[in-house]
Amino acid sequence: MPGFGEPTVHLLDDDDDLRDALRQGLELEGMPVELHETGASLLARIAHDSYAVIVSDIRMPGGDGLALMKAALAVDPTMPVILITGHGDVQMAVDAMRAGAYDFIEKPFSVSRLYAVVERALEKRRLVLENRILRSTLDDGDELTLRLVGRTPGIQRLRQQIHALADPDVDVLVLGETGTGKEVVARALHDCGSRAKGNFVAINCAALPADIIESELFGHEPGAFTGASKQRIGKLEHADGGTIFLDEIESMPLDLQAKLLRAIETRSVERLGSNRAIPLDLRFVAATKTDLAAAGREGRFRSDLYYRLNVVTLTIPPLRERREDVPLLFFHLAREARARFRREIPAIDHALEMQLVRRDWPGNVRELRNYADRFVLGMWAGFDEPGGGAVPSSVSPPAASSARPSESAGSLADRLAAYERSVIEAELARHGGSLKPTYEALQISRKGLYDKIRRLGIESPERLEE
Ligand SMILES: Nc1ncnc2c1ncn2[C@@H]1O[C@H](COP(=O)(O)OP(=O)(O)OP(=O)(O)O)[C@@H](O)[C@H]1O
Repeated sequence: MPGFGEPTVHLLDDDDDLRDALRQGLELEGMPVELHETGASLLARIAHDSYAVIVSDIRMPGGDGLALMKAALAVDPTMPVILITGHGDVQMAVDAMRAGAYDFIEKPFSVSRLYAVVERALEKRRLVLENRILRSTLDDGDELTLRLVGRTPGIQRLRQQIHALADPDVDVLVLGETGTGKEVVARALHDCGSRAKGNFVAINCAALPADIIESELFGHEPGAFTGASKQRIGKLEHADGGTIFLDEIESMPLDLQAKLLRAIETRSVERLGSNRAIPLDLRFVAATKTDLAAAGREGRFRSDLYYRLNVVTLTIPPLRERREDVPLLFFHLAREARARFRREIPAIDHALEMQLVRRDWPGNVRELRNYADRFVLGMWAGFDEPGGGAVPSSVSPPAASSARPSESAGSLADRLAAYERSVIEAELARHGGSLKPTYEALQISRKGLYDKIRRLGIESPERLEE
């Protein structure tokens, strides 16, 4: 899967000087650029990584820009190709546009003109990628893949199991650590099957006090206990015709476990204060993050209920066992956050993606979702625990400098220069040597940053090196 960072600008021109000047101009704007002397090398590159924009001269001694463009569009018809035409070469420009060029630019041109065209093309490329990733999660237009996002084998298997279990009326036990998506799976089971017309009723057994769970689940008749003035229909009855989801089933009090087992086996419920059994047609889906067998051995969970629930189980792997899903999920959750908060998604660069993948995510998708929300709200200043360290460029405050002005020796001018230098170096390091986010964060112009880099003798960031 391509990264979500910047697409690469592939530049092909037979004029060495022009090529280098263009590269420097675009790199100063923070665009990743790769130079090519031949169309063949360019095509070989994009065959492996088509997350790219092409800028090519149309007339070259060793090749033809139009032919190159056609070959590139054969690799990926959505690839933006910008062709450089000779002055007054109107017919050539028209032909290029007809043949599918994204735009053309007439010689002589300024770097800023090229930058403007490439910037638009990059934007288009990003959008195409976004849509492609989302569509690819759909796997043949399947609704479930948009809800249960992930492409790792564990998640693909889970989706197949959900489809397979959607209609047979079996009860299901969902296993997974906190925040892995157990409720998502339970809802998917409900929505994919014929019970979708009925209610999906969820109850978290850990969230309610023991004495309340009973009447919540089973309902009660008036006068069943002190304070029960009216009849109350319980969650099990509400779920009649649909699905009851019993989350954190391990927290169910032992005496209620026996009553629940009876309800499961007899498919009926007795409200508190009544002996009348009300027949139910519902599916039980229970979920737990603990080892119920061990809880059974320790006397905390009834073994008979465990065996009854454990007939069909679905296991959701934790995020640390499916790290490849993390960028996709983060992107999906950020898009959800964008819709919820009506904010744009800041750029997700490669460095951030790597940090997301490396993290263990003890709170799983729920924790990832919190970070995606904060990221979109511009309120993420790094991971919570010490050493976590991801600091998305667009939301981070300027780096605290290691060299404070008072620590450097010499004149006021020297000390200020040392301080300025350390601030810029820290900011450059924070952005992986990329200039654009650096001068934006420092709120100075591109030229201003470039001048300071030269004046202060700051080591050229990698991207500026020849
Ligand atoms: N594969 C997934 N794709 C998209 N969103 C997901 C996925 N898995 C989980 N989520 C989202 O993560 C959050 C937590 O999911 P959910 O509440 O289902 O977890 P859980 O395992 O039931 O949590 P708990 O253990 O606390 O009961 C929800 O916002 C859910 O929409």
